[in-house]
Amino acid sequence: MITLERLTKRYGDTTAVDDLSLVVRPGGVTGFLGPNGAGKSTTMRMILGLDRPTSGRALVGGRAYAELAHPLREVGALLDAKALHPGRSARDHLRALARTHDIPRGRVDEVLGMVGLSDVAGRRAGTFSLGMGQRLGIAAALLGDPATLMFDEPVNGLDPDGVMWIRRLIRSLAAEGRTIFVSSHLMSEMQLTADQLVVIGRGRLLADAPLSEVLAGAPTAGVTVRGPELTALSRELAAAGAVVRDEGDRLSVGGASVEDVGRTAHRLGVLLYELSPRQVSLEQAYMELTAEAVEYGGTR
Ligand SMILES: Nc1ncnc2c1ncn2[C@@H]1O[C@H](COP(=O)(O)OP(=O)(O)OP(=O)(O)O)[C@@H](O)[C@H]1O
Repeated sequence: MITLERLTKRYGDTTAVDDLSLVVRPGGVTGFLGPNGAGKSTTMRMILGLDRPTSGRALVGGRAYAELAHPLREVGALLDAKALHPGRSARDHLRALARTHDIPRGRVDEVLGMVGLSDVAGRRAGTFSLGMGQRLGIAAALLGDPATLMFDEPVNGLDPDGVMWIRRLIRSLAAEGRTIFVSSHLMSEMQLTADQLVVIGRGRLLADAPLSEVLAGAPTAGVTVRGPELTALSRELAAAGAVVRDEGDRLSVGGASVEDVGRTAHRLGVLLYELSPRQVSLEQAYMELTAEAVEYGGTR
């Protein structure tokens, strides 16, 4: 579990993280989203003790990183996959990590197998492709079998096979009951991977809710209704506070659920041919959430 308590980080005049409080729970994938410069990496670095908060606290399993007796066994992270010693083999890289963190040597071959690098374990990490480097970074994160894992942009630059592999791995790690905190700019990927979303903008919390709630709460989410005669229904829904748009043979209804619309139609005895929730993509919901918090927005 990750707990942030009024976490704040300032660099001179820039407030990178601004009074952030939240809990990332085990057993699910929490997506960490926000525009460029929102403060995601800074937050992750503070959780890992790589940056000191100006005020507030970041805790892993109830403790600050510096207080963890065996940090790699509590929290694993993939922050920058290129931060490797290029001359070392993948196996030697992991062995060095295991040695300094009191992790049994046998675990190295185990994690190499988990990430599919057993066959190239003797090759120098500097010769690895981006995808292989990413797998090695994940092997390092898994080395201590930690209950909490953080991934910063894990699928950046990967081919579709690599993306699918990481998605499955992340889902299976969550299913084992671990706490998974993943940042990404790829909304379509997050929609497939995350259960819970934390969205920040300019260092501040914009949303902390289940994915389904973020999608349903988007202003453009709504209900489509089709039928031969919808005037009475339209009037009734509008009177109840819904935003109703007449689109010819259908109504587009905002601010009401399919249940609300179905109940009203039934009460009025209105015949319906279709009653369906309008799917909003996470990309759309995200754009609406973060519209005001984008640092360098183009014209939309
Ligand atoms: N070491 C630093 N010194 C000064 N400013 C910094 C430093 N690190 C980050 N910042 C600033 O803090 C803010 C948050 O940056 P951060 O890298 O955490 O954002 P991010 O959400 O990870 O962005 P991206 O999606 O682009 O990776 C930015 O305005 C950035 O310029």
